[in-house]
Order: sequence, then structure tokens, then C-alpha cells
Amino acid sequence: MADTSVTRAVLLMNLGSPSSLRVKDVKTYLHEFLMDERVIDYPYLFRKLLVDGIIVPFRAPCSAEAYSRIWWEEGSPLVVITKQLVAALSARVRVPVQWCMRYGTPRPDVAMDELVQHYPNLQEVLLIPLYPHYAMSSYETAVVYAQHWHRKKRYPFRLSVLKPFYDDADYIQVLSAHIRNFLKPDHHLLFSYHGVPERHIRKSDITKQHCLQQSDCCDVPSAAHAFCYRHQVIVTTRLVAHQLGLGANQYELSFQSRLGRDPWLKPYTAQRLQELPAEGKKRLLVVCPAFVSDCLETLEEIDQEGRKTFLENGGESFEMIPCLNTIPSWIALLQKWIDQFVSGDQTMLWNAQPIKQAV
Ligand SMILES: C=CC1=C(C)c2cc3[nH]c(cc4nc(cc5[nH]c(cc1n2)c(C)c5CCC(=O)O)C(CCC(=O)O)=C4C)c(C)c3C=C
Ligand SMILES: [Fe+2]
Ligand SMILES: [Fe+2]
Repeated sequence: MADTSVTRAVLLMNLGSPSSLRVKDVKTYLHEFLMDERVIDYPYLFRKLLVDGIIVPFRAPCSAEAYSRIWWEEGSPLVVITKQLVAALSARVRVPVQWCMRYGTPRPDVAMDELVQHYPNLQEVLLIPLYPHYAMSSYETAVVYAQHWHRKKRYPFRLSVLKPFYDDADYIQVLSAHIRNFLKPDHHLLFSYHGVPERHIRKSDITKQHCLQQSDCCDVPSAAHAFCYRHQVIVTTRLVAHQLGLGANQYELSFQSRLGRDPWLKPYTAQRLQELPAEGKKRLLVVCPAFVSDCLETLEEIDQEGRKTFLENGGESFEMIPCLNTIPSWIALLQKWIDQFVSGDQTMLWNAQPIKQAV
């Protein structure tokens, strides 16, 4: 039954997961993911040869195996948590909440179709990419993809976008309070972020003369930082460490999930997990703030593989902090941003354009 009184709605967007544990479905997912030119940014033909000829055939069976170690009865953790988030928000906000994925299903247009079918007078939809930081391989590709479908299907509503919230005071407060629940005085706190190739950071530099030109580039003010993943994760880390009252020796930042041989952002998490015990950091607490929902990269790569590496190299205890998932303070913060949007407050809206528009 259509409801003509509703003029605003919300669309949550996450990364996506394989539709099942079958190698065939993992292949389909990996193909779509890695053929995204913002993820593997090589020229089309080379990318296709690499992805279809090498990465997908060799990686899919291993990925399927890895997913099988974290899969829940209801499905992929990332998908299940996204649905739980939608249910929790729907119970709290005055506007409809839909969800979609960047890879796999449901596609943004399927979610948008659903919205216009039920709410034909929609004037504005708030897209919430579920990433705190801007990276061309996460936030940018999600926004461009949603904008592509919005344009292609000529939906009658305006599509607004929540900005990256890596330095938002409320977000820092929520994340810090969450970490504080796990933190003990003798812990070393590792902030492990999803890595990206260094090349991506240079490509996203709108000044073309700042990012990675000197080792402290992320501390030197620049217009590039609005699009610089490295700058943004450093800021999140420092703001949280400050809130928690951590000294410089009590925490550090690293980058995980490297794929291929190109240089990615350093230091690498896998290497730091080997080294830390010998440096006297034997009791480790790990948080992964690049993700707001637990997924393969947190549950398998860090909590299973990372734990093994750390303990086999002399570590004594390894604790992992879950992502914000559906904790009440995170739901309350999303609710606050949605309420602001509904009341016409544009504070949290992204007023920039993606660096590159094409899908
Ligand atoms: C070139 C490769 C990759 C880049 C760049 C990249 C950036 C990036 N990814 C996330 C978030 C997630 N990635 C996830 C899985 C995943 N990532 C890559 C590759 C790149 N990611 C691959 C091949 C995979 C698939 C799994 C595997 O085979 O290892 C996930 C988990 C999805 C799930 O289903 O659980 C997330 C989430 C961000 C935020 C990011 C850039 C900052
Ligand atoms: Fe990834
Ligand atoms: Fe930078």
C-alpha cells in the first residue's frame, strides 16, 4: 500500500558479501569487486586478465574456505549485521530505512525501486555509506555507484550523501567509549585499518603535489585531506587515543588485507603482529575502525589468523574488539544524523563531488 505522506527516506549502503559459500558464488562476488576500477585500478584489459586469469580462480577457493570459518547460520556476518542495523533504525526513526550493497545484492536501484513503490512522493533520500573514511575503493565507489543508478533510472527524489565521519566528535566519543569497555592498563592497543595501495592515495590527491610526497604529509594542512584515507585514519586514531588518555607508547596504527605485490600503506598489520611480542607488547587489544560491521576482514583475518600469528610469535594475550555493529550508542548516533537530515539540517551532508564520476 503506497504512503503518499512520506517525503524523506534513508538508504544504508555496505560493501557486500558472496551470496553463499559455494566457490561459484564467491567467484561471482570477487569478480564484481575486483573488476571495479576503483579497487584494482589498472587499465581494463590488464585488470580483466589479472582478475579472471589469476586472482579469481586462485583466490576464490581460499576465500570460500575463509568465509566458511566465519559464516553465521543466517548468512554472511556483514549482511546480517547490516539488516540488523536497518531493523534497529527502522524502530527508532520517523522515515523509512532501506539497505543496499556496492557488490552483489540488493543493488542500489532495487532498494530505490522499493522506496518509490511504497512512497511515491519521496523528495529526498539520504545515502549513508557505512564507512567512516574516504577511500576511492570504499566510500567513493559506493557513492558513485548509487549516483549512477539514481541518474540512470531517473528517480524523482534528490539523493543526498552522509559525509565521511572519521573526525565527527560524536563518532569519536562512541568509538572511544566502546574501546574503553575492553581496554586494560597493560594492553597495547593496535588500530588495524583496511589497507589500500599507496598509488590510490596519490590518485586521490586533488592537489597532485601533497600526498606521500613527504613522510609527514598527513600532518601538513592540505585540501587533499578531504579525500585522503591515510590522513583520515590517522586523525581517527589520534582523536580516539586522546579521548582514552593513551600515551604514544600505548597504541599504534597499521594496515591489513594487502593484496598483490604493489606497495600498500605501511606498516602492515601482519608484520606488526609478528614483531610486537619481541618489543615487549605481549598483551594486545585490536580494534578495526575502517569497518563499522564485522566481516571477513575482522573475524577471520584478524581474530583468527592475526591472533595465531601474534600468539605464535611470543604474544601472551590477544583480544579483539567487535565493530560498532548494532551497539546502542552507534544506533543512537545514526538516529541523530537521520533526525538532523529529516529536520532539514545539512551539517552532516557531503557537499563535495567524487573525484572521478564514471562508474
Ligand atoms: C585491491 C584490493 C582491495 C582494496 C583496495 C580494498 C579496499 C577496501 N576494502 C574495504 C572493506 C572490505 N573489504 C573486504 C573484503 C575484501 N577486500 C578485498 C580487496 C580490496 N579491498 C578482497 C579481495 C576482499 C574479499 C575477501 C578476500 O578474498 O579476502 C570486506 C569484507 C567483505 C565480507 O564479505 O565480509 C570489507 C568490509 C575497505 C573499507 C577498503 C578501503 C579502505
Ligand atoms: Fe577490501
Ligand atoms: Fe596525506
